[in-house]
Amino acid sequence: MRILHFKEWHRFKASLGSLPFDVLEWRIDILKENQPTAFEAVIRDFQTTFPKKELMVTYRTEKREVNEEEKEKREEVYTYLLTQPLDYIDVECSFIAEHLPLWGEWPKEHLLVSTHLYGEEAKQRVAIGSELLELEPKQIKMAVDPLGLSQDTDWLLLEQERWTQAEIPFSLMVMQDCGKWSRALAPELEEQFVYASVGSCCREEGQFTANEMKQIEEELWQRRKKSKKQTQCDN
Ligand SMILES: O=C1C[C@@](O)(C(=O)O)C[C@@H](O)[C@@H]1O
Repeated sequence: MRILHFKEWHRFKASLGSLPFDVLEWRIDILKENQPTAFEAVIRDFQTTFPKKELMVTYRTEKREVNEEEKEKREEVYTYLLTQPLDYIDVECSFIAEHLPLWGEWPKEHLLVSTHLYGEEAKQRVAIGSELLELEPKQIKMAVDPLGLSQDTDWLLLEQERWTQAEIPFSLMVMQDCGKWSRALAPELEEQFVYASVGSCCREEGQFTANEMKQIEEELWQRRKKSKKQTQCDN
């Protein structure tokens, strides 16, 4: 399943029709105009234009520590999002604790929890995973740093195992350019989600565009076919 990472609806809407994607991730936190009332028209327009695609909304800030005003703003946005017919709402794990009363009423089938792990101690990481697991989200996405955590295979395998046991799809991505391998191999590793960009002008570091991801998938498929043939000939 491919997710298209996306910011400005009116600027990019026209180019979406020809792109391969299943879910559109709309990063409303980055928009200048992020008043809840401004979202509604876009949500409706998306659903009318792409009735077969899913919509994910992400609202988060880069900073873990936020002031009272920002907290209120976030609370207002989440309260609004809860009333909307969305397929996924991506919530960064560090914000969940603050808004727990809100999540209590959350329709869990829409909740995607995310965590970006950089430099946490192993114990802390396991605790974050446990806290998230308790929320029983629809999906979990973990983004890890390219040189540290992605090498900690014991932890990653254990984490993956407990989510699999709970039957909650787990997606892992290694960030930045040197973590690109994790996105390229995502179809092979059967990751539930792989994030791609609309075009090369607006990609996050490490992201392929949606068209590049499609080519990678086709290439992997061809190679698998070739190697199956080869094995049959060898036998
Ligand atoms: O967490 C992620 C992953 C991401 O940062 C990426 O690098 O593909 C893109 C973000 O929009 C998304 O919420």
